[in-house]
Amino acid sequence: MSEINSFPQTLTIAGTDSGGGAGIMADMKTMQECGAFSTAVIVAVTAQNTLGVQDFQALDPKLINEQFSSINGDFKIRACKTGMLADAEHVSIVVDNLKKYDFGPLVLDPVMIAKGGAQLLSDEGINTIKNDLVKLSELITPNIPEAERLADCEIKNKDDMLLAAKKIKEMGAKNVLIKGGHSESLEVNDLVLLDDESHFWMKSKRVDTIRTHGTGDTISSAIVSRLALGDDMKSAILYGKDFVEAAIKNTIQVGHGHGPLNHWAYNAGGNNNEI
Ligand SMILES: Nc1ncnc2c1ncn2[C@@H]1O[C@H](COP(=O)(O)OP(=O)(O)OP(=O)(O)O)[C@@H](O)[C@H]1O
Ligand SMILES: Cc1ncc(CO)c(N)n1
Repeated sequence: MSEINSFPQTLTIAGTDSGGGAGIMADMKTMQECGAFSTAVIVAVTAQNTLGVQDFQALDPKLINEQFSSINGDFKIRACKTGMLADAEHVSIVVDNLKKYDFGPLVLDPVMIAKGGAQLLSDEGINTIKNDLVKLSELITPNIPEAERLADCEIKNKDDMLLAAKKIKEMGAKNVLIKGGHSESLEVNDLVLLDDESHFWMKSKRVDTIRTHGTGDTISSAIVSRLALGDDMKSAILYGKDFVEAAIKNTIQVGHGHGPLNHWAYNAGGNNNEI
């Protein structure tokens, strides 16, 4: 007879996207496709679509604490991630809960600004992430502007990315992935700096598309899923890159702006054939 909670379970702690392409919605779709059962703590609710973020509100702290308690009381979470955390107060609530409960390794996606330009984390919130949350993370996954904010430096080339990654690692993150989607090069270069100080680059051709809403949520959720399934960090990151690449390459036509990714593509063989 199978044991209760033997199935790989994950947790995303983030904001919702009413448009379905980013945030908790992208996280749960990705986790499902990657073979994990996903649970969620909703920190904030956004009114959002592919054209931008029209409004958002962070939830009452009591309700957030209750969600953590509900999940802890029933499931065995093997890996978790954070996404949009809104402000310093909410970052602190998440920090307290992550110290209280064991949800496995944390992948910290330090979401700051949405593709359309909306600020999803206050300046104070950024400081609280730097001071309190980074040190709890097994992996942090900033994009280039987020890495610049965290490391307090300008990133113009690959050398700058490596310097920033080292600074972020010194803040207490065990492993660092700086995503290269925001660079201007024809090649996209993601940098991985591992716990043992070794590093490697994940290179891919830039896909000429505006349908890149939720790329960061998708790669971090694929990594969390693979960690929950038992992969080591390097294998989980390589899998995440393949997963997001397939999801970007095989565009689906949804919405008028920065459209969502194709979360089915990887399992449909989307890295080999256009589907
Ligand atoms: N146009 C593109 N072509 C190929 N790969 C891309 C493209 N844009 C992003 N990526 C890849 O997607 C992943 C996420 O990178 P990106 O820098 O876009 O994250 P992000 O800004 O956090 O995303 P978001 O804020 O939309 O969630 C990385 O692996 C990056 O290389
Ligand atoms: C709720 C939410 N989380 C993250 C992002 C960034 O992709 C977004 N646009 N919205």
